[in-house]
Amino acid sequence: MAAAAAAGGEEEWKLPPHPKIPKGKKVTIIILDGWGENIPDRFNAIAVAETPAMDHLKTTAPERWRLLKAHGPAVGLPTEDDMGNSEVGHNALGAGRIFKQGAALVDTAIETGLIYEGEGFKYLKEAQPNGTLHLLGLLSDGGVHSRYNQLQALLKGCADQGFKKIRVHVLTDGRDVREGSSLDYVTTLEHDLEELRKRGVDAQIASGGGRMAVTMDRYENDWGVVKRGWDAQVLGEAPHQFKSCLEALKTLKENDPKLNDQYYPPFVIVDDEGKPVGPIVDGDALITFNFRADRMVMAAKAFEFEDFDKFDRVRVPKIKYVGMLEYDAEIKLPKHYLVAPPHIGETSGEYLVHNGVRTFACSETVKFGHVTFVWNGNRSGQFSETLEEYVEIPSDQGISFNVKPEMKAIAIAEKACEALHSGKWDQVRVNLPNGDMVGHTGDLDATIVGCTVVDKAIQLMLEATEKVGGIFLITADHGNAEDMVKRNSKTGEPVKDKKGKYQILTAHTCAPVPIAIGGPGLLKGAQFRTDLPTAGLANVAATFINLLGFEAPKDYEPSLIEVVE
Ligand SMILES: O=C(O)[C@@H](CO)OP(=O)(O)O
Ligand SMILES: [Mn+2]
Ligand SMILES: [Mn+2]
Repeated sequence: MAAAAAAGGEEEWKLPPHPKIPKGKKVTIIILDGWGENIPDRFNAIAVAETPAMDHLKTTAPERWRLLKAHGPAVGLPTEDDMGNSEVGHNALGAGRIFKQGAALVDTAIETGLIYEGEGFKYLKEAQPNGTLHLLGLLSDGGVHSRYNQLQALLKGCADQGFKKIRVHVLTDGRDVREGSSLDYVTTLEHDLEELRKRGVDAQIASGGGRMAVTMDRYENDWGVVKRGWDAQVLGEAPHQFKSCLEALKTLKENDPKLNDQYYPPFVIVDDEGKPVGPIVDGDALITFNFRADRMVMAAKAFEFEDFDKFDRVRVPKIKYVGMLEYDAEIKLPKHYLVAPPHIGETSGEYLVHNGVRTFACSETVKFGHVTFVWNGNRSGQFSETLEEYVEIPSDQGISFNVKPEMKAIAIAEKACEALHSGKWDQVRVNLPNGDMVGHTGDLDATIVGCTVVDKAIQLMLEATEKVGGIFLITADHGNAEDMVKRNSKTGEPVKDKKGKYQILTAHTCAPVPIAIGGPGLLKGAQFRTDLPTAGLANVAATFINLLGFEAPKDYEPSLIEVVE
């Protein structure tokens, strides 16, 4: 039992040998980020792209190819309408179980009111009666990093709890929700703030910017993004000043029609005298209201660390800072939070090091943490310095990935091939980002190029796996590139906007994802079971643990494979 393993000694971590599958075969695990299965029309970038390697797997070995659920409750999200995402997807892949995720945990904490009773909120209230409460996060209904109804509930709840002055620092989305929808969200927010003002609360938007340009960088790809946020939110400094957020969004887009919600530059809201209405100062309180970790870790460090050398903070306000969730349980960041995150322990990585399995993991910066930190249950670092090596290939910086849709897929594959040939590793695990990262730009042609390159990278790794007599397992964390257009939910027909242009879909989807296994090291009779029709990403960990020659921990979701004689 995994729980026993955590409590007990080394023996508890030992996994019995698989009754049929031998140990010692190298296993290549390839995660295709944002690669779902969908009808093959012209908005399906994967279907349009040349993908001979993936097509071959699907058509030549149907008993070793199937689909998996990668959205909604299958990955711990509240409802079937919740699209998948990298965090919940990689958590499920690495941990082999389904955990109620941040989105759901926050919903419950708000519904029960417990969010206001925990240590986090009490800490926040120490800023009363004089401190301003700041709320910083993604203005979105995507449910990937945040959800608007949670912000709405918090605004009201914080006013009920006695905060008299509230400032909101908005990050516009356009990645998980429709491009251009920031105007709608800000309009709704202004209305909600007006309601608070009627109750005598001084409530305003204080600053803003697009999520990809301001604050929400991840895996230390570009600290400049976090600095731009800091300057606007804390120092009240930005290249643009406006009287209102709506004016900011409209004017900036008028001046640069190519600008999209994801990339709004930072701006500060100022009063009639031109003074910023809400810089964060000593004595204030701050909630970062995103529940998802990866894109809040860097900002949380800037707000919380005394020793910090990533950029000059100029002024470090003494504030009561809480995260919606704890973003990194290993380093306890931030120290105070409103809702406890799911405890994702006893992950496959931890089991495997206890069983002597040597693992090499690699991706480029923008997805590096997905196959390491997130795979390991949002835990920093390695389980073993000697049995594991994590290699990060630097991502291109400061560009939108449609400009270079090849990204580092081939370099990642080459590193994996080297690792396979070195003989030093039993498990070689990579994430290929293109389907997702280019898919998020909404640029169909570029996404097609990205998917073509992914298939070439797959081919390289399949050949290396072949040469070393290994086994491969290819799957994805959620859909994205397989659908690049908004569709009528009833008919499935692509939707056009008022100008007659197809409405681009930059977001993830609820599509299932493929999984394929094979390679010369795989036993002849090994194939997918047919009695698990609703299996999802959480069934993958037991599967690769089997392929490495072990039985999976008993509390893991069942393995997808059987060995027929
Ligand atoms: O870019 C991100 O932060 C999300 C979308 O909001 O994508 P992914 O879950 O694939 O990382
Ligand atoms: Mn992803
Ligand atoms: Mn994504």
